[in-house]
Amino acid sequence: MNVLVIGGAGYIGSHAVNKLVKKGYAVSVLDNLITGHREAVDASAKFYLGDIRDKKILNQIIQEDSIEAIFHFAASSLVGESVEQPLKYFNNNVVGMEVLLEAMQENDVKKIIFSSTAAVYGEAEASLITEAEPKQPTSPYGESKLMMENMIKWCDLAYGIKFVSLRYFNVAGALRTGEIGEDHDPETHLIPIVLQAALGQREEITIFGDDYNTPDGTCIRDYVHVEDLIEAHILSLEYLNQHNDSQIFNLGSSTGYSVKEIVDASRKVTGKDIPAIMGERRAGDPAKLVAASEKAREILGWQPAYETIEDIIQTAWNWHKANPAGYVE
Ligand SMILES: NC(=O)c1ccc[n+]([C@@H]2O[C@H](COP(=O)([O-])OP(=O)(O)OC[C@H]3O[C@@H](n4cnc5c(N)ncnc54)[C@H](O)[C@@H]3O)[C@@H](O)[C@H]2O)c1
Ligand SMILES: O=c1ccn([C@@H]2O[C@H](COP(=O)(O)OP(=O)(O)O[C@H]3O[C@H](CO)[C@@H](O)[C@H](O)[C@H]3O)[C@@H](O)[C@H]2O)c(=O)[nH]1
Repeated sequence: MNVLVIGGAGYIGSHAVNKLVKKGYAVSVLDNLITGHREAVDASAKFYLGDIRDKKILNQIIQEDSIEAIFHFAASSLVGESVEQPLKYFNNNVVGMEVLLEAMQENDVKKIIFSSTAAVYGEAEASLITEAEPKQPTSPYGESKLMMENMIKWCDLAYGIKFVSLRYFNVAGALRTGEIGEDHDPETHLIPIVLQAALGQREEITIFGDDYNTPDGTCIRDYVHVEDLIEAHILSLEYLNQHNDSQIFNLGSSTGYSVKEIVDASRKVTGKDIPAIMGERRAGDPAKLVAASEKAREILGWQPAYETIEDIIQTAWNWHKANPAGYVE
């Protein structure tokens, strides 16, 4: 099957490309390398440098490579930045999705697996968030992803474009074999920042607020390993190949860890001190996001292989130790 991975040079997209290639799919990648790395893309995939908002290149790839399904990872995806620059998010994410849907409709591509996010829920009331929980994003980033989900839903109704929207919780870790990992510049995600401090690349980490309504006052998140996450994408594609209906799934571990607990677990894994100081809250951050992910387990048969946060951090630590400067381009 011919699959186009948009954003396939990014952290999560490159793990998807790696897995798809290993499973025998023919993979094309479109990426503008705004945050991605050419080096992260498996050499067996066909790489196109370009922008999702450029319909000409989308048409070209879809037609030349007889694309049958699309994995859509390309986005701007930083909660804090989106509060300061909302229009960047509506342009890259929402406009990008609109152009992609036009290209899919015009070229009769009927399957899309979409990277959505827990950020669509905002401050959730439930301690374990199900897919039915109210969607009240607290950031333009979450809002843009909710708009994108709804755009695909209406295109399903009108044009029969079938989708699986996957609401990821916090994605972490690296390929167990160590070939690829997470490399953002600047890095804003908690686990890589903590590991940069463990490597001595930062003096300390700043914890963004300890006055949240959580047991230790710091924000709670649900961390899912990137390889488990990608497995759910492959299962979603198989689902679309077998069923003529669309689905939305949460992808998380159903276990929450506070920022302080992540720092402690990282100290254990690395054997390093990792100095932490307390700072102000970061705009747009909900106190707690933890998934109920039974739906993906029941309908897709998804079974995450990574069971502990230490295991997840260990794979990230292996990557950061082996590639202290990230990808060298
Ligand atoms: N990392 C997480 O914890 C997390 C959680 C929930 C959802 N997500 C979603 O998963 C997806 C991937 O996240 P990531 O952490 O790998 O991010 P990333 O920034 O590493 O990857 C995004 C990729 O998309 C490319 N891209 C961005 N805009 C583009 C455009 N206009 N045209 C072509 N390519 C473009 C970038 O160059 C990059 O390679 C995003 O959609 C993000 O919103 C991530
Ligand atoms: O230096 C830091 C960095 C982060 N945090 C905190 O750590 C937690 C996790 O932050 P981060 O790793 O930046 O992830 P999130 O902001 O939770 O967002 C991620 O997870 C979301 C889903 O939950 C996705 O939608 C986003 O794309 C993805 O970046 C948050 O409470 C942050 O305030 C700190 O305290 N200090």
